[in-house]
Amino acid sequence: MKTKGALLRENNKPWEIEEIEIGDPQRSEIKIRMEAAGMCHSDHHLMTGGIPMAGFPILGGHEGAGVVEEVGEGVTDFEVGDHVVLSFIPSCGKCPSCKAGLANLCDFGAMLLQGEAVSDNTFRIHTASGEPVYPMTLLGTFSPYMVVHEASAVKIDKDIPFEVAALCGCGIPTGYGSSTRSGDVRPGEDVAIVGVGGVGTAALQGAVISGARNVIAIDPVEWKREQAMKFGATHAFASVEEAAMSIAELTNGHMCHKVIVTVGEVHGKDVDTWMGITAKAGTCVLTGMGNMMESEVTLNLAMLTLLQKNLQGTIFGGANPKLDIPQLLSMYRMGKLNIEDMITRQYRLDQINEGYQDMLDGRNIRGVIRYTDEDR
Ligand SMILES: NC(=O)c1ccc[n+]([C@@H]2O[C@H](COP(=O)([O-])OP(=O)(O)OC[C@H]3O[C@@H](n4cnc5c(N)ncnc54)[C@H](O)[C@@H]3O)[C@@H](O)[C@H]2O)c1
Ligand SMILES: [Zn+2]
Ligand SMILES: [Zn+2]
Repeated sequence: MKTKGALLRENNKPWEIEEIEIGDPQRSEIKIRMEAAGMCHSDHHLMTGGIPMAGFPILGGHEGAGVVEEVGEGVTDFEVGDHVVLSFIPSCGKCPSCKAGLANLCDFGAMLLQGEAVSDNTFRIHTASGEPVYPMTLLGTFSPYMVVHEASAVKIDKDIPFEVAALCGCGIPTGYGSSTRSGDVRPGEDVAIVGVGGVGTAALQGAVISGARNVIAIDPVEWKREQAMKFGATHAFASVEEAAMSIAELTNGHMCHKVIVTVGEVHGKDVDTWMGITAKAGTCVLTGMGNMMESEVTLNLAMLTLLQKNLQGTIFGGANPKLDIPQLLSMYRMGKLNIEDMITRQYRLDQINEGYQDMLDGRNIRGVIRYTDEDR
C-alpha cells in the first residue's frame, strides 16, 4: 500500500514527508494502523548521525501505538482489531537473552539498525521510486501504517488512550526502568535524576514510586525543573555543580545512592561529574546517549575502585517489553503513573520538524504525533 512517512535522506537535514510503499505482512508479521507516535530524543540522534543506521533513507520513529489491521501467516498472539504498543526493543521470548530474563537484550535486537525485517531479511518499506527504506529499530512509527514483526508489538487494553500508550514504546519503560530496574532504587535512598525530559520524568516517577527519600532533579531548563517538582521531585537544580553542595548537605556528605542520567546529549567526558555526586558503592545509571560512534567515557579510577562505585549502562531501562508495558499501563489506569501530563503538545505528521525544534528548545516533556485521516 502507498502511504506517507517522515524520512531522513542525509544527516543534519530536516525530516521530509514522502510517499512510501509498505509491503504486506509476511510470516510472523502484523500490519498496524498507527494512531500515535512519541517523539523521543533518540530520533534526533538519528538525524545528527549520533545513532548510525545501515543506510539512507531512514524512516524515523521508535515508540507508538495503533490497531492491528492485518496479520501474517503463523501469527497466533494477535488478531485484527487488537490495540498494540510498538516497542523499540523486540522480544521473541525464545532466544538465550529472553530466556535469561534479559528481554531488553533480545537477540532480535541485534538487527535493530539494519533496517531489514527480522522475519526474512528483506525490506518491507520502499520509497515511491523503489529504494529500500531503513525503519528505525524495526519499526518506523513516523508513518500512519507499519508492518512489524510480532516480537515488536505488545497487546494492550482498548480503553487506554493511544497517545498515552505510545509513550510506553520507549520513554516510559526506559525512564521508569532506569530507576526501578537498572538503578534498583530502594525505599529511603537518595536519587538524582540528571535531565528531566521525557525519559527523565519517567525515571523521576520511578524513583518516587520506589520510595526514594530525596529525589533531586537536575536540568538547565527552568520550566523542566518546575514540572519535575510537580511530578514529585523534592529539590531541583540547574546543574550538577549547583546541586553538589546541597546534595552533600542533604545526605550528610554521602551523596546519592543512585544517579540516573537521562540528558539528551551525553558526552563521555561528563561521566566523572555524574560519578562525583554518586555515593560510595552507589550506582550511576547511564541512559542518555550521544554520539555513539565517537564518545568515550572518562572515569577516575580512584573514585571507581577505592569508593566502589558502579557505572551501569542501560537499554530500555532493563525493562521487559511484554511484561512491563501492560503493567505500566495498569499503573497509569490506577492513577499511580502520570503519563498524560508528560504529553506537552500533539502534532500532525507534517509538523514533525516543529515538534523536534520544541524538544530542543526545552518546550516539551514529550511531543506526540497524533495521526488523523489527513496524514494517511
Ligand atoms: N538507553 C536507552 O534505552 C534510551 C532510550 C530512550 C532514550 N534514550 C536517550 O535518553 C536521552 C534523553 O531522551 P529524552 O527523549 O528524554 O530527551 P529530552 O530532550 O526530552 O530530555 C533531555 C533533557 O536533558 C536536559 N539536559 C540537557 N543537557 C543537560 C545537562 N548537561 N544536565 C542536565 N540536564 C540536561 C534537557 O534540558 C532535557 O530536559 C537521549 O539521549 C535519548 O537518546 C536512551
Ligand atoms: Zn526512545
Ligand atoms: Zn529474544
